[in-house]
Amino acid sequence: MLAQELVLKQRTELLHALCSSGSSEHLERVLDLLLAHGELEWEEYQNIQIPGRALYTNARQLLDLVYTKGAVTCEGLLSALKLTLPEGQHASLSFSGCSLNRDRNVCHKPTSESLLNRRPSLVRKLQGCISGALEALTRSGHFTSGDCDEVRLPIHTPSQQARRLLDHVRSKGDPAAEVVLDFIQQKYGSGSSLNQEKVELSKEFQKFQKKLTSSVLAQSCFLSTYGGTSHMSLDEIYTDVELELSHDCTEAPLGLEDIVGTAGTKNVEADTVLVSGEAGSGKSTLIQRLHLLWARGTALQDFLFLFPFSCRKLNSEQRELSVQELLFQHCCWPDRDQEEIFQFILDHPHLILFTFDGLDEFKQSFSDEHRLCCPTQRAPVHILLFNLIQGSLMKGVWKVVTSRPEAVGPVLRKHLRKEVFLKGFSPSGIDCFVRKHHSDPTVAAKVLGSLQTNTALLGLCHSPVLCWIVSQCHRELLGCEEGSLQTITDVYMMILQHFLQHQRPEKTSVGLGWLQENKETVLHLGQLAFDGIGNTCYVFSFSHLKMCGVSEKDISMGFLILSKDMSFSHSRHYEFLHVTIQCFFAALHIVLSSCSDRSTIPKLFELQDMTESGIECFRACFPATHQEQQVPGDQDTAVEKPNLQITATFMSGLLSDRYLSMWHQSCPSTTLERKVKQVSKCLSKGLQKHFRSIPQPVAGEKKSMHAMPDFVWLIKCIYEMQETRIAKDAMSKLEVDHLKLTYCNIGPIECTALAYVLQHLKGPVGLQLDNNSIGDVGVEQLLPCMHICNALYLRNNNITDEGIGKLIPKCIQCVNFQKIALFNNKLTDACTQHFSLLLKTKQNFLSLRLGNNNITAEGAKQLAEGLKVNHSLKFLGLWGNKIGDAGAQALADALQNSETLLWLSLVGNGVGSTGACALANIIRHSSSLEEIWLTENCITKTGVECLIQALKHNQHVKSLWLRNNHLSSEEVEDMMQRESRLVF
Ligand SMILES: Nc1ncnc2c1ncn2[C@@H]1O[C@H](COP(=O)(O)OP(=O)(O)OP(=O)(O)O)[C@@H](O)[C@H]1O
Repeated sequence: MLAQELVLKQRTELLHALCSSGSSEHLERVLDLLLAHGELEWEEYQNIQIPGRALYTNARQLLDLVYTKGAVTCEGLLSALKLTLPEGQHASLSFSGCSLNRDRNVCHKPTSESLLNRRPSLVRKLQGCISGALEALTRSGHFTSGDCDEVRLPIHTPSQQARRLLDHVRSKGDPAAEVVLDFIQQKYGSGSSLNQEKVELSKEFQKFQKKLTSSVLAQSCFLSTYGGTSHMSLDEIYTDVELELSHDCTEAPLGLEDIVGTAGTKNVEADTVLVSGEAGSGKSTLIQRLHLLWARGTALQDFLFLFPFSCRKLNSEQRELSVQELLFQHCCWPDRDQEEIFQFILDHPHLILFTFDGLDEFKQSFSDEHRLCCPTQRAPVHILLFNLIQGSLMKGVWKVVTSRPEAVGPVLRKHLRKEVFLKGFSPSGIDCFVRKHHSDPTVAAKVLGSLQTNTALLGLCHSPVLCWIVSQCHRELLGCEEGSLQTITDVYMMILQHFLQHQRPEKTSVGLGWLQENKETVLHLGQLAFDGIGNTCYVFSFSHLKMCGVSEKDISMGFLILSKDMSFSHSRHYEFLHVTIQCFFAALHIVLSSCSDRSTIPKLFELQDMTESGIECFRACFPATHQEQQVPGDQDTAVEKPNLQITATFMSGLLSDRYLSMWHQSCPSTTLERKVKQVSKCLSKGLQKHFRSIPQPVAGEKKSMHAMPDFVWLIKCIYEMQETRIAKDAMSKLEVDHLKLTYCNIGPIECTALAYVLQHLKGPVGLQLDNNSIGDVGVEQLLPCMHICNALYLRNNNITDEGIGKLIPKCIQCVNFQKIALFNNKLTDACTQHFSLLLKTKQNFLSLRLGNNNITAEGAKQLAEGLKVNHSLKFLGLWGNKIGDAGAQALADALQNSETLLWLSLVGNGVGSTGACALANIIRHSSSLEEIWLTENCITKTGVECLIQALKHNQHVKSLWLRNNHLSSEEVEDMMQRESRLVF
């Protein structure tokens, strides 16, 4: 189909793709690309991107324009969209092989034209250094402080600030553009892009680069979790994951290349980027994808050489090496001219990228005590690695390191350029992954249908490894009873059954026969996993296997795969399909072995308090099978704690009532009962310890508990046990008014566990879950505990209208519920009807805060409907939305007779003077209002005059905030004299 026809036919889908996130980022990125490729003229761009106009209107304007411009521009639009949208959204659109092939006419190129040409890359680069660029422009006299303020408006995201800066610069002409280009040049150096630097590569260099590229390509083509079952190429299955810069940043979705981009830079001196994520969130797969794209020449092309390292493999390096040996022996051996190639690497650090996958699996935890600066000096591998990361060795080389968050301490953090959080699959990612996994669309639809009916399982599928298991075991999934899959242990039990039965499909056993028939295999693999987990050992030699009785038949079951990290050694080495599967088998071992040490379970749960010597003592529970691999006296607890905690979580699940009957054949029931008791006691004790640490409240303040990360882990263990009694017991002892779980990495999985436990709290609490990754699925998981919440704080949690559509109807039914804070989410006008109903229905409701979302005048009008008939609301916060003067008018009409409203914030809403004059009516009539915030609202003298007049009739109002409006300093001076309650 022709591109023009595609644009017309898919108009609704295109609009949805551009606008449904509620953020203008997709539209703006598309516009950047179209400008850069000359598909749009500057004037056309200005007619589309009108500040303050609704996002959908801007997007419609763009679609109309490209359609009238013809087929080539339509093709450009589709292609720009393809580059912009996350892969998960591609499925709903047809792009029909379109491409952005035109280049902006650059034959005579004034500087401001090159701002257009390079707009996408300039936006990326400027994001991290807006202040610097503004300073340069002010210093050179091109920008006034007013220009800077407009760029810096807090309602703009960093990328929007970058665009506004470029837009302003264009209006100032070529000299200003030159200042920006010079600034970027200085900041990033001419060598930051290969296109700019003429690197002369000799034939030997080219040969080495080719060899390195093919080796990286070969290593990254296939995904290892499919090694034991089927051959799956990364291309076929790779699904975009959610990446986030920092919890406070509401930037549009990040792409893979943004990992090495400037956005989110915290320390410009450092060269190491950390990608952190929970077990199975997809860190190794993401790094593998980066390798593949680099080797293919489709990403990271600023780097000439990419050296990939696996910390799992580095663990086995016993020798002392120099950096040169590390690079060449572990990654790629240059057949000739080693010295020259190494010298080239030393001379061009900015063209080199190292990746270190799985720092949490590295035997030693990060330390910066041993300094090493000389690249030719030999040292133990961990010293080399740590010095590379901190930049004392080979400063300027970019490093991307992956790790579980628990294993990242403050010492490492101070050497990080930035941290990117990997959040697993988004809801559309789950959909996309399942469809990729199943070539038969009917099966995919059935699997997705089954997930929709089981939201706890759907929540688990945000973790890619769990989504993989669920897809892999679709037969078991579709055959099981509704609701029987609720916990992580349930999912791993499913893969256990799947692999054990799959080896002999013709003889599918009934009942628990599959387990009995394979008891020996489970015991052998359990022993191997358990020994390994305690000794930070994830790769097993044949002699390890033999020591644990693992036979060829056991290997053939598919849980163990040949280790590609050890492909250089002559003997075969194995590893578990995924480290979480190793943890699961280790837990099975603890449950099944009748002779295991009685102190294993308590010690596993005491991990939270363990010191170095404590963990040594724990290690004594493990046989010394693998200890020959260790560096004596150089261990750290942090590196292994995450896996030990996962093992404890599985163990709790395996000892739940629903599985106990399965273990009777292998372990005497008295021993099993003892283990169950031990786990229950440890969980209860662990939580009590947390509760005891809550300080007594200061007089007049609420008793508040700020949960430590281990609190969430203990809650998850209780959920795995599915024991209401333990949950009730634990919660009956918790006496707090406010439970704070901010920045605790809480996603949908954790929400399910939290709701399971917290619903048994005695008194109502304020539940503060700000800055996590709850999303709509997580919100739904929280519903069962809403009745105990009197306040809910969900700031910065990726929540959309869909989540609100489920949350608010439930909250309306909860008598205690009085406050909600949802700022920095993705809400639009589509959800305001729910808040309106809440305001109409709940006459004890106190506080509604919806700041920094995408609510416009339409949404404000909906809210006004509710506000008109509400007689309880005290706090209303709508800062950073786009309600404009019409929205302000609607709110003013609704609130002018309020007798309860104390505090109103409409900061940054473009209400203007018309809006301000309307809002003056609230001041004039309200008998309760004390504080009103109208900062950054383009209000002129006329608007403020209305407000001053209104204040004359109101003595309750204590302050009216008017900073950053359109007033001259003389006007401000005069108004302050006349009305002392105005704050400028
Ligand atoms: N982006 C993705 N697309 C498709 N599948 C994925 C993706 N990410 C992860 N998976 C699936 O999940 C499995 C586990 O992912 P991965 O090993 O990358 O996680 P991880 O975060 O490195 O885990 P750990 O910290 O435990 O080592 C993969 O083997 C693959 O099957």
